[in-house]
Amino acid sequence: MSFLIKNGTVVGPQGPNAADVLVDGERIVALYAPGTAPDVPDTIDATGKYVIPGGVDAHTHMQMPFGGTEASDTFDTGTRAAAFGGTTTIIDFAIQRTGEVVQDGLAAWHEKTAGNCHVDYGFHMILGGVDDESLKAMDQLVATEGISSFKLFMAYPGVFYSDDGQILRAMQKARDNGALIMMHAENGPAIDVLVKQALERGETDPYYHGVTRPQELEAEATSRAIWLAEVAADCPLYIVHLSASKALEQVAAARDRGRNVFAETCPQYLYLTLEDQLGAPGFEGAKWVCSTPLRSKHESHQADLWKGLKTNDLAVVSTDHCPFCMKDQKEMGIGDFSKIPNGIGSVEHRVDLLYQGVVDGKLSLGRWVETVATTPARMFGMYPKKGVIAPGSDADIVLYDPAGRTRISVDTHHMNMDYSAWEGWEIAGKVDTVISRGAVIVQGGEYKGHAGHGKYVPRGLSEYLV
Ligand SMILES: NC(=O)NCCC(=O)O
Ligand SMILES: [Zn+2]
Ligand SMILES: [Zn+2]
Repeated sequence: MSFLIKNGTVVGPQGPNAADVLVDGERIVALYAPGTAPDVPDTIDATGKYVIPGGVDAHTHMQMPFGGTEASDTFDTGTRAAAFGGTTTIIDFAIQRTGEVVQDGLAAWHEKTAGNCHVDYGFHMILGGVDDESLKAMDQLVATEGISSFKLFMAYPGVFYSDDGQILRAMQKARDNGALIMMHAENGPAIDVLVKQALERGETDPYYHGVTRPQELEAEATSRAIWLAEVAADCPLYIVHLSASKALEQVAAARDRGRNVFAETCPQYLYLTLEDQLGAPGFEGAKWVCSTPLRSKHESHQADLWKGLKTNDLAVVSTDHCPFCMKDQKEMGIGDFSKIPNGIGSVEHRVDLLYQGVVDGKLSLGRWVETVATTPARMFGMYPKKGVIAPGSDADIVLYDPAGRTRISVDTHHMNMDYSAWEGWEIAGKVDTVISRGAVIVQGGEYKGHAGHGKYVPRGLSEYLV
């Protein structure tokens, strides 16, 4: 099917531009100056709307086994919710559990996703153990499986944790095969000491999850990862879910030295705080337990993160979507915050939440699109298939209504969660129409897509490797 998106304002990293967009089948075939497009029978009127590339959420955990339970969004519910929010591609984390063959972990993720996704998807691989076998597997995944990024954990000893020697070996391998190392940078063993001491003092509420993960332990691990990457012949490094000023300083300093260091942040760190959310009365704060944790409003984290987005020290905004319900899941940690499964679900709200940066004058329109769509596509080897409105690219397009308003609530969201981390937020802007590979899957709040439309996207190497 062929159709023309008319009268809209196309927004890319370079900014807004009045243009009509011709789609044929699954691809964009041409852009026209207003009034110059050929006549086609089918049109979508985008008057007053921004026409932006479909969002790319490079950090999700659908149905992820974690903390004795499993993330509550399946690939079906989670990718449908993503679509509602203007995200047309996710990159989820396939997991090699400790002791498991890497390829078996990957096969399990293909099984979970096949036929179930509403939008396109790729995988990063979490290495639960770095040894000769998994290092060999990294080569194979890069060469033949379309997986060019590997996540390691300096946190969670005994679960996904890698020690410095293992990290160095994986970085050396990545330097050789062109992969990107993604790092959960928190000093896990030190955090475990603080957690034990807090629990011994009777500090069991969710608030202490944040207190026992101080920003210094994020900064220290970030710095250590950066220096290890330098030792590994400047292996490219991507710090995930960066939350704190001192960690950002480490990234900025490395980048100023010309290093291949990149970082993402997430909406929760831009808006929510240790005191107001994690510190909510009673067990309520469990809704916002995630790692890295929310930071203090009495420090300058949020202002620094917004500035980092502007300067590109923070290149990407992902959600780290890892939802758990309060009932039976978060509740596992009543009386012991360390047993609360870590994660927040926001895959449906990322594009809207970042648009507030434009409304508040903190981000340009171009930078909004760059951080939620274009750079994640480039960073993770999906560009120009994804992340841009250009001839030859997949027709993943969002018509965004700047005059609309979005009210976020558990009563109206589409994620499989029994609460919203953003309950009652009323924000400017609204996703109007979502097109995925040429198919209109959301229009005027109505769902028109189906499970199985989303396809696996094998990825190439990051464009940012040098
Ligand atoms: N971030 C979080 O709290 N849960 C998901 C797992 C991870 O990304 O570390
Ligand atoms: Zn993590
Ligand atoms: Zn994560």
